[in-house]
Amino acid sequence: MKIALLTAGGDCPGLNAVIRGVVLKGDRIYDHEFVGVKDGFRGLVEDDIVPLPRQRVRGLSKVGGTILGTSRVSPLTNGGTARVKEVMDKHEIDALIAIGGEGTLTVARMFHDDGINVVGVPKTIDNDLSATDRTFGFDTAVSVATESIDRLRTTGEAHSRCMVVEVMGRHVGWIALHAGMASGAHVILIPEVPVSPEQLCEWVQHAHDRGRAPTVVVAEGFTFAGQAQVESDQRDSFGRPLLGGVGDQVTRLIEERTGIETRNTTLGHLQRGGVPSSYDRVLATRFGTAAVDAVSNKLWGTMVALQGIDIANVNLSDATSHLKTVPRDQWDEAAILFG
Ligand SMILES: Nc1ncnc2c1ncn2[C@@H]1O[C@H](COP(=O)(O)OP(=O)(O)OP(=O)(O)O)[C@@H](O)[C@H]1O
Ligand SMILES: O=P(O)(O)OC[C@H]1O[C@](O)(CO)[C@@H](O)[C@@H]1O
Ligand SMILES: [Mg+2]
Repeated sequence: MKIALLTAGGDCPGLNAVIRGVVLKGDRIYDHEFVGVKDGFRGLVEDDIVPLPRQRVRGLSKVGGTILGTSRVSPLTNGGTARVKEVMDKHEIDALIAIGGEGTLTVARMFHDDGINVVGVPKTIDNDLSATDRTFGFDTAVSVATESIDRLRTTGEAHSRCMVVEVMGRHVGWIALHAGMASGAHVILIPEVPVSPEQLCEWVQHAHDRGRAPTVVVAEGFTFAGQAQVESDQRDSFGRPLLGGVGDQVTRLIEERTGIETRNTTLGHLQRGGVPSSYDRVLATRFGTAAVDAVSNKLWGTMVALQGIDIANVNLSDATSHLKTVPRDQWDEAAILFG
């Protein structure tokens, strides 16, 4: 078989490990031929497709970013599935492996509905995809955020300041919850649980009164009870507002209401760059080898997923039907230690 691979949406540590896993197993076990699609769906509609021989994926499991490039270009407004089929036919491509988040996998599901042979691989640092217990990239993002919060704590303590740390996650609080718990934060604010300014300041004051430098981890999608999400004026190429800015809002509020000197750090894309953690390298490699098995078994319209410690195949529709949010009881477990 001739198989095309693409990576779409935001990049994520572990993308190259997936590509390596697919190509190495596909070459050794099935004798498949591989090509890479450049920059996500852009390459698929603009016919930017390159050979992907075994030698090209050597040593890739520890390399951040994606050797294929990525973008948020939509195939549907650039020729649609008719154009995609035309390009695939031209290159005699039998199947597509789409590595991406909920947007990419939604498009993959639409391709499948239109008769394109496609298998999905779930990536995102946000860990917000249903039907898989974990997405690769999440563990690395949590590790980077945890190390950063640990570092911010010592400077906060030296100056008796409150330190606010804004982390990514889009509309869910997985990164904030895990990095906050790992670093022993005094408050964790996530989109799933609206908290009032009064409650936040009570926790901060309590930690301060105990002689600690209060550490507040806030997910970029958090909103105070009854308030709108903080968005930047910038839009991504898909027209959606970029999140970010809530860390500054929380910082100003704490300083105004408590008088405690407070500083914000927004970690931003540091959480997505650099080498993947060993956990993500293993998960991404397993996803890659399972994806090439799924293609070889013609499990079209499915996605590889982690269920417990096993890799499974689930329908793309199950993976994209709703966001996997943080359950309230998991935040409650952490909140016992706030303040
Ligand atoms: N509902 C949709 N209908 C049509 N195209 C979509 C849809 N959602 C996403 N896309 C397209 O899919 C691609 C990837 O989507 P998106 O930018 O949301 O990234 P993602 O795969 O969800 O990863 P991330 O975790 O970075 O959000 C883009 O090219 C976008 O144009
Ligand atoms: O890279 P961009 O387009 O700024 O997008 C940032 C968004 O992508 C993610 O990093 C991954 O979905 C989110 O956490 C964040 O909101
Ligand atoms: Mg998305």
